[in-house]
Amino acid sequence: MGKKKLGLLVMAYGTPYKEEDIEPYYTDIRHGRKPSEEALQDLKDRYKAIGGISPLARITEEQTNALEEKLNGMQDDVEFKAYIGLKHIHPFIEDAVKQMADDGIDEAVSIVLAPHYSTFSVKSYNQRANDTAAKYGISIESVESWYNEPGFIKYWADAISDVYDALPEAEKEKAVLVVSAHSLPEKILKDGDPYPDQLKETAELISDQTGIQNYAIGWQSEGNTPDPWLGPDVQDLTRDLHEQYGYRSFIYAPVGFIADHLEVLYDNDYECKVVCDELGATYHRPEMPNAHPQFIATLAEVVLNKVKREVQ
Ligand SMILES: CC1=C(CCC(=O)O)c2cc3nc(cc4[nH]c(cc5[nH]c(cc1n2)c(C)c5CCC(=O)O)c(CCC(=O)O)c4C)C(CCC(=O)O)=C3C
Ligand SMILES: [Fe+2]
Repeated sequence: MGKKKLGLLVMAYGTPYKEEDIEPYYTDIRHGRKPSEEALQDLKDRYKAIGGISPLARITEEQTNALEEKLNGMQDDVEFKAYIGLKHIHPFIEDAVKQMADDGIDEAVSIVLAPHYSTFSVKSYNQRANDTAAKYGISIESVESWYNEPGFIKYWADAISDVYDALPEAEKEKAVLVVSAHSLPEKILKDGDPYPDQLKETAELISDQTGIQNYAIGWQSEGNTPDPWLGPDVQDLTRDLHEQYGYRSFIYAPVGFIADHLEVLYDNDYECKVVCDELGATYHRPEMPNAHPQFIATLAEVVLNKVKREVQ
């Protein structure tokens, strides 16, 4: 008997591949409404500031290939075939599911390349995947979140400890860890979205594992809409922590993301650094997980556990 073939749908936000993609991409993020010239130029300028375009497309592909390879190398029962499905640019989630159907796949497992569950992110990815799968008669089992996986926490604890270990002794006492994720409109709270609690738990687990007690939770990269967004914003938080406690070293852990991309390379490495420079404080940001083997092994465990639970 041959191995069972399973689709592996890897979903992510998506990023423009080239400058001309920025406008349609931004329009898609805005639910089909074109951005103003000014807003578009602002986004183009931010991509320019991080080197012209985001490295995210390449990293998502590396992560997906590494995950497929890892999964196929660690067991003999199932052959995984990976498909990338993106939220805001081709290949869209729907394209990926259709491709699976064309390839004769009728069962799949899906994972979103974002650790925390929210109605805005993971729920909508899974909904789109499952709606399309239903049309083609594919059944998909979806991983909902993996923010508290021991391997994920260990990745960050190790990366953060490396930064702390390199600080001069005197600076360690005056250092603070800022644990953050993408902000969302505050209205998610009234439906009991687990997103803020999941971030809090991530921070607690990292604190337990590293022994770092000086930490704070912040939100970043909030959108340009009139709604109130979850706060405090990481830049305001940096100023407040400096004023209140005299911290002089800031270590940013944007744990809501897993790759080098605009939100990290611009909103942390540029915007937060500007605030640190203003305050005469030092800026640090541990490396993102990207395709780090230990991180990929963690994702593989998560996927395999999901599959095993369904098979039993
Ligand atoms: C929760 C969340 C995640 C994490 C979970 C997940 O990964 O799903 C995430 C990730 C990302 N967001 C990204 C890019 C952008 N997000 C925007 C706008 C928005 N994001 C939102 C939410 C999230 N976003 C929201 C509520 C908006 C407002 C518009 C709306 O109501 O829908 C805008 C518009 C302009 C701006 O506001 O800056 C851009 C360009 C990139 C790619 C970066 C690159 O290209 O390197 C990534 C990984
Ligand atoms: Fe976003």
